[in-house]
Amino acid sequence: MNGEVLLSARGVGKSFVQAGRRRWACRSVSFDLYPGEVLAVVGESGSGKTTLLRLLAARLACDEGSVHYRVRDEGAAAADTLVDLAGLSEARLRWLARTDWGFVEQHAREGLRMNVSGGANIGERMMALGARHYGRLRSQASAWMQRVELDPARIDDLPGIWSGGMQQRLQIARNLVTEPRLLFMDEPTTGLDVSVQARLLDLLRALVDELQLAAVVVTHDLAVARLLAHRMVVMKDGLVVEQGLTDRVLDDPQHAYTQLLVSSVLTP
Ligand SMILES: Nc1ncnc2c1ncn2[C@@H]1O[C@H](COP(=O)(O)OP(=O)(O)OP(=O)(O)O)[C@@H](O)[C@H]1O
Repeated sequence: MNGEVLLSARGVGKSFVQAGRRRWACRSVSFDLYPGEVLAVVGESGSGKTTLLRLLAARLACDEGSVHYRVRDEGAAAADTLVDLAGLSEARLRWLARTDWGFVEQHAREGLRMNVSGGANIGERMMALGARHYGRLRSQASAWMQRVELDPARIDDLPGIWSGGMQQRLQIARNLVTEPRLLFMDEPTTGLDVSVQARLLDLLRALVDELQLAAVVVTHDLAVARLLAHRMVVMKDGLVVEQGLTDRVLDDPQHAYTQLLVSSVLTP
């Protein structure tokens, strides 16, 4: 974790109309994320975590506040500056999403193309960066399958015949093959068997560490935050009620809601 801010959220919020009334899904969220830093966003269902993640990844437009991102040096005009995502063209955002960012969905099939092979799922992201050589695409896809502990002999399988844990590994490989600097993850282990979850979390932790990735991980599971995240924000009813270093927040929660979350995990 070092250097200048990579992603900066300032007063970020989004509202939706529900049953004829406008309601804020999340509001006034501010934090900075540094290269190599992992931030967990925790809170109960409906607290606004996913909405926040989608705002940060520019999948939704902010209704208040702004998200700035430090774009890679692409020449004098855009060299190493924090840019407001709201000011970037659709094409520029798509480019960021395909190359410099990864987005791991809770349900792997939403982040994969189920009608093409495992290898093609990985190769597709490399092609967004201009790779065209079939042999190289295939050998890199195979290497990435090994890296996420998938058997490369299954490179031509359609992912639909794989288990949920295998699909999630493939989704991770597909995201990481372009060497992004920032990974967004929405409940990456929820819904998997407990033993599969534990192995996947170990893998994620190792990869994030090895690749010095920055990440924002949404989870309702405090154990995921403990294992992966340097810092965390706690959300309730769309607002951040507490944020800080993960160990501090979990070992010495200050807000009554965080205390409740922590104690409900500890109490059998
Ligand atoms: N597209 C939408 N249209 C209307 N309301 C929405 C939309 N997306 C989210 N909301 C509402 O915003 C609030 C926050 O939802 P969000 O999915 O961000 O919470 P969450 O903490 O991620 O919950 P979960 O863990 O259940 O996914 C909820 O009341 C939800 O119903």
